[in-house]
Amino acid sequence: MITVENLSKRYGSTTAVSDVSFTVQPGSITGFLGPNGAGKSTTLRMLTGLTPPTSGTATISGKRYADLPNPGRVVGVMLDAAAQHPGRTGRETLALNASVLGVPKSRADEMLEAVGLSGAAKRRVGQYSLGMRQRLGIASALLGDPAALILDEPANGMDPEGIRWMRGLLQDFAARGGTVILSSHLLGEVQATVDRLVVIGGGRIVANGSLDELLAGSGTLVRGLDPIALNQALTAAGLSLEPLQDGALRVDATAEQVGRAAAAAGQILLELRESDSAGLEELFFQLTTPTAVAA
Ligand SMILES: Nc1ncnc2c1ncn2[C@@H]1O[C@H](COP(=O)(O)OP(=O)(O)OP(=O)(O)O)[C@@H](O)[C@H]1O
Repeated sequence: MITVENLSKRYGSTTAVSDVSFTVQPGSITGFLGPNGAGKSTTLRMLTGLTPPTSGTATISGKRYADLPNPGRVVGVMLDAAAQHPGRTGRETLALNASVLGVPKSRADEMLEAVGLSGAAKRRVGQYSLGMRQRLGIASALLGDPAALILDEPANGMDPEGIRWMRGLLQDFAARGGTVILSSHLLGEVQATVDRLVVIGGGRIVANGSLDELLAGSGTLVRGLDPIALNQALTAAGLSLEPLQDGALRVDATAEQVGRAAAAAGQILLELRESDSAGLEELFFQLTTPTAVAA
């Protein structure tokens, strides 16, 4: 389990992270979401002992990272895949990490295989694409067979196939009881992978819950042939709504209520469904606006 309690970090007059608390349970994948500059990397760096907190504590399996005797055997970390030594081959990178961790060198080849890099094992990392470096970073994080994974923007630079592959790998890891936290500034990138979300904006946690909880209450998405007339009809029927950027409306009501109100006003609908990604997108947007952060 990963536990973050009242964690804060100030740089001079800048508060990067302010009183952040959350837990990540075994058997789950938590998405740590927020726009650029929200405080994700700083939080993950404090969690992994790279940045000392100004106040608060962060523990993995009950211990601060710095107090873990062989941290790589407890938690696999990938914070900056692009930072790997460009002159080493993939195999050399993992073999070196394996010896630091005290695991057999054969584990390096196993992990290269597991992340689909066997064919590139003898190529220098400098020639790897960013997506390949992310795969290598994940292989490195998995070397010590840890119970937890902490990954900063692991989908960055990965193509859709790579993201699908990573999703399968992380879901298998969690299904075996592993604990995973991964950060992203793009909801769509992680929505199908995670089962919980911790959303950070302006250094503060603005939402924390299961994906289902956060999706519930996001209402109904409706799109009409005449969006303005549909908006007026639903508003006149007493439904509260907000227009989305693409002309659809997100309505705080069930699909049946929306359908009935539209039918009563003779409006032609092109789309009517429970609001999922669009609703979450909107939620994410709202939660990370400065007003929401200040609230
Ligand atoms: N070493 C530092 N010195 C001063 N300010 C910093 C330092 N590291 C981070 N910050 C500031 O702290 C805030 C949070 O940054 P952080 O990198 O944690 O955000 P992030 O959510 O990871 O964003 P990104 O997705 O862009 O990496 C930003 O305002 C950033 O400028």
